[in-house]
Amino acid sequence: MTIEQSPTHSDDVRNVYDGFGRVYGSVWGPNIHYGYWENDADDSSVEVATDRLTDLMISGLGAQAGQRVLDIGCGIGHPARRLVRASEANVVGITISHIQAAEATEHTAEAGLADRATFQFADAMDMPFPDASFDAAWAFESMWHMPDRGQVLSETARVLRPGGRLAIADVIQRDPISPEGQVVLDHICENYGVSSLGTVDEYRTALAANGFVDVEIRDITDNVIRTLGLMADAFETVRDKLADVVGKEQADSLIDFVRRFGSIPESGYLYLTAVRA
Ligand SMILES: C[S@@+](CC[C@H](N)C(=O)[O-])C[C@H]1O[C@@H](n2cnc3c(N)ncnc32)[C@H](O)[C@@H]1O
Repeated sequence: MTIEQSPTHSDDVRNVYDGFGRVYGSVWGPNIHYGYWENDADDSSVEVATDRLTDLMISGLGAQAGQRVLDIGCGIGHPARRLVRASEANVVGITISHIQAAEATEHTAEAGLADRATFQFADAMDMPFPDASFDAAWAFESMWHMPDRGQVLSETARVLRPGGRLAIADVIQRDPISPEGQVVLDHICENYGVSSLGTVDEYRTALAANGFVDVEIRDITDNVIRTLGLMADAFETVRDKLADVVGKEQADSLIDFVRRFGSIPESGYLYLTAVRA
């Protein structure tokens, strides 16, 4: 089922991650995703909070030792390595960036986990894997980049065995959309390789249409939204370095829009688990 079609191509996503990806890593760390804070009083560091969101995904996935897990949109493999250590599962990670796949492979070899986690360039819209070849799968903050989330869910259902678990963490939009919110959402989509932002309702419909059952969806916006202000602050500290990579105008607008994205009520975040029927 098609949720949203968009002209965004994998090249746009690749350019984003291969472009300012290194600057991003130097200020945010190896987790290319939001952090999770228990409540307003929780003053955990970015490192702790981003790992905590990974731990939520690990517990939702419930992978067992020896199982084969697909990591859809693996970044540089930091969440996958944490999953391998926590569950003793084996992970195959895919990313649309050749640079990320190489870095993930290198870091994983350095960590002594090369026999447990492998990474490759592949498009989640058209996965190079046989039917029913994985026991579980997660898409960790990668779905907002996909031109067609329904197509990715269809591919995921195909490569998962019946009974296989799925976990997704994704940036979403919440209704109603104000004119100001629309400006911010449009900017994020047009500039950062984001195809479109999903909604809770879209996910429910698309999961059901692709044969997923036992769907549990949590809106965890309140726990993660602090991320964007902190990320804007972090980018401020390397504004000149960022400008060297993307140009001054783009660097200024990135910092401005990341901060605005964190303050509009339309900006949301979802965590879900489901089972392939
Ligand atoms: C926000 S990053 C998340 C990375 C990683 N999951 C993490 O949490 O550290 C989004 C990831 O999705 C990947 N991605 C985007 N579109 C993709 C596609 N069509 N196929 C495979 N990976 C894709 C990007 O290359 C990137 O690795």
